[in-house]
Amino acid sequence: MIELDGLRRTYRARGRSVVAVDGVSLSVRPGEVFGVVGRSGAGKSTLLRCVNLLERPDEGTVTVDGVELTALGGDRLRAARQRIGMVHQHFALLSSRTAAGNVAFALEVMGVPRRERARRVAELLDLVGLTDRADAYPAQLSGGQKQRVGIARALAGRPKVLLCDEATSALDPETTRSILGLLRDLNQRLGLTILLITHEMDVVKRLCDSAAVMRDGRFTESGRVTELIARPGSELAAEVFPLGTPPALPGSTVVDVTVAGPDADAAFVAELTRRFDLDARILGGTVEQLAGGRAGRLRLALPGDAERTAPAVAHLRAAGLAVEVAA
Ligand SMILES: Nc1ncnc2c1ncn2[C@@H]1O[C@H](COP(=O)(O)OP(=O)(O)OP(=O)(O)O)[C@@H](O)[C@H]1O
Repeated sequence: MIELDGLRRTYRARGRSVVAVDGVSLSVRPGEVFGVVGRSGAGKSTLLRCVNLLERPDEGTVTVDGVELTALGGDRLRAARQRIGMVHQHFALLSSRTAAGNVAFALEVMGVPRRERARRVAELLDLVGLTDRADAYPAQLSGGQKQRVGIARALAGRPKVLLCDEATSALDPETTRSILGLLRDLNQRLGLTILLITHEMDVVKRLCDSAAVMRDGRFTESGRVTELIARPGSELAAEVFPLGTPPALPGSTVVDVTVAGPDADAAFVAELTRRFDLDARILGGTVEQLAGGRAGRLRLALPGDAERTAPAVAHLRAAGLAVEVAA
């Protein structure tokens, strides 16, 4: 549904050039929620703005729903852009218009006739659960309600694709959860494909089927969340399931085990104890249901040095678990 091929965007300012996006290729399947995570300055916003061509890439192509946007200009590009919704971190609402007025404005810009506009506004506000606040002005709405208006407005052109620019970063944790729930619901009910950028791991956990880690304009890892997490040395795994610095436990070997897949659980700990006569202790970690499937990481202390515990580690690896010896 979204195909980016060899995207590059360089900024030049005062004789200096910054490569914000440095050869990124990406394929988002129809109906998928794809999250790009990374620290400030990694190039996430630039990448997202390249997808609807608010920012023109210097190199590479952008194809959305089979249409190569980078080959379009003028009216044809404007028309194609209307089919891509965008949700902003700070909502970007018109303060002089009510919730309904903000949604109506997007329909006006698209040339939707007045009679149909009223019907569509009601439909869109209903979709985001805001019917009873239709006549409130942005100043009278909570952050979560404002973002619901932002989402309704983004859906005005009946888009197949929604781009979310840090959509929950300005919200408290509980409101974040309700907005993530709404986005997941819209993704499933409307078959909406979502590409989002975020620095919040909760967003990856609760919303994303797939994700990429971006650093210095490039993707350092990319794939389905449950697959990435199980990859040895995965940065995403360390961010989503942080275990911290391993403790030094003399006489023990500390291992970090990643489990992923429909049956992911901690049952292997009991099996280790039985099979190898090792009294494995859980030091920390969690196994959870994520949007992309079950996954988790557990830190264990196995009695004995690396040599004594090697057969148990090998057994876990043979069973398909990702195991890293942490200390
Ligand atoms: N208009 C611009 N002119 C010059 N440099 C820019 C411009 N926009 C972004 N940059 C630079 O490009 C790089 C990537 O910025 P970008 O905003 O895409 O990163 P980001 O990952 O979205 O960060 P943040 O989360 O802080 O917005 C940064 O080094 C930034 O300073």
